[in-house]
Amino acid sequence: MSLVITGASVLGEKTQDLYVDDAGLLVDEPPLGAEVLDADGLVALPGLVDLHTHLREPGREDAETILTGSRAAAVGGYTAVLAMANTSPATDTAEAALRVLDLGREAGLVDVQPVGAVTKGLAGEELAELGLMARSRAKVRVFSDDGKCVHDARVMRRALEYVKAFGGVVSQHAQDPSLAGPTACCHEGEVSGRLGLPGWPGIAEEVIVARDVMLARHTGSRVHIAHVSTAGSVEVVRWAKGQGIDVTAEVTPHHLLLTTDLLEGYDPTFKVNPPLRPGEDVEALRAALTDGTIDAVATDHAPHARHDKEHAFVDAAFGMIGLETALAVVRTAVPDLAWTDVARVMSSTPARIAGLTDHGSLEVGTPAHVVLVDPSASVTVDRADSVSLSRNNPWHGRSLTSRVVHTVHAGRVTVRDGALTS
Ligand SMILES: NC(=O)N[C@@H](CC(=O)O)C(=O)O
Repeated sequence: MSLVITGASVLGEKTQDLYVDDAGLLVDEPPLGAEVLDADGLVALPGLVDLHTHLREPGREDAETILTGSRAAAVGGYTAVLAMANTSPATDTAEAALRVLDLGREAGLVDVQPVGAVTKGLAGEELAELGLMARSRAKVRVFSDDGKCVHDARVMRRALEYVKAFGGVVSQHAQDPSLAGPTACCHEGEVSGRLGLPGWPGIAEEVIVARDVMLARHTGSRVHIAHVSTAGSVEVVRWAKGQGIDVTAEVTPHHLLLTTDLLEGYDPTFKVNPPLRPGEDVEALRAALTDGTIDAVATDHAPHARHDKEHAFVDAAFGMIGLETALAVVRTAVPDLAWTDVARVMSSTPARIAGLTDHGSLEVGTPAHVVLVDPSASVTVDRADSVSLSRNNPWHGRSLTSRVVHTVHAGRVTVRDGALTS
């Protein structure tokens, strides 16, 4: 079915109808007999691309499945998500990657692109089947042990050398385990001291970022820093880019808006890895996103079942959901970011980093992946409204600016007036 999207301001600039033919491609002539999607007063952006989503299938389908996570992604305006490898079992073989890809296709709401593990079982010791995953039909290009740091420098060096052969990238969860071990759960500082929570100091992230940009330089390979959370990491990335090192970085919506003091009530909803940081770090992250030092916003959507989250703070699982609210959080946290920049950090650059050539643009001839946003809406988040299976939603009760109204994936309307069409 062909489609005409009427009245939207494209990238927040001129108002222009968008035409989609019955193959789902953007075209420059209005197709005959097309369905009309009214987008009067809305902003049209290329469908969002998330570099960092936890979908929990296989292994923890009580927290999220590929289908429910795809639904949350579509509601959030996403048309592609990179599914992290820390499932159970991990995505560390070509077969496992293909299974994720195919379940994503079956769900049919967004493109689910598997991330491959860097090491077998995410154990940090032996490289996983990087080449087989890359050469498989899943064409894996992003590799990550996310949830765990590839902390052994020798293993990281080998991984960088290996992925270079097929234009891959290693997405590093930067956490030196000798400086921030498994119990570390609160930014190390005045608040952690007062609350008696094990500290997770910014330096534990920064030393790995510094080491890995040097390894990227040494190997001539490409490194991506997942969920950058400190001003010090921003400084290192800025320096490395200035040196011509092939490094990219992402920030999560929550690290752009939430701060350490939210932990005062010991509410495990706010327990996340890396931890929420003080206001100075948040300011530095916003500035770095605006000036391009940080390349992309990635959700780190990390759904958890109630029985894993509702514990004493130190025992609760790390993570918060975020696919459905990401765009509104970015608009709320960085309201001066132009729509063209929102498209850059949430769609075109993440698509480029992940090698997803079908995503990230509204050019004629490309698949019609489009999100239509009401820029002036203000929405109060209710965790009960979420289509994710999990309820660890840090935005509950908050008012956020802008709202995803419609999402179009490959020419098919997946979300209309904020609701899934199937
Ligand atoms: N970001 C999180 O807080 N949680 C992630 C993994 C992780 O990075 O610890 C998860 O998989 O739950």
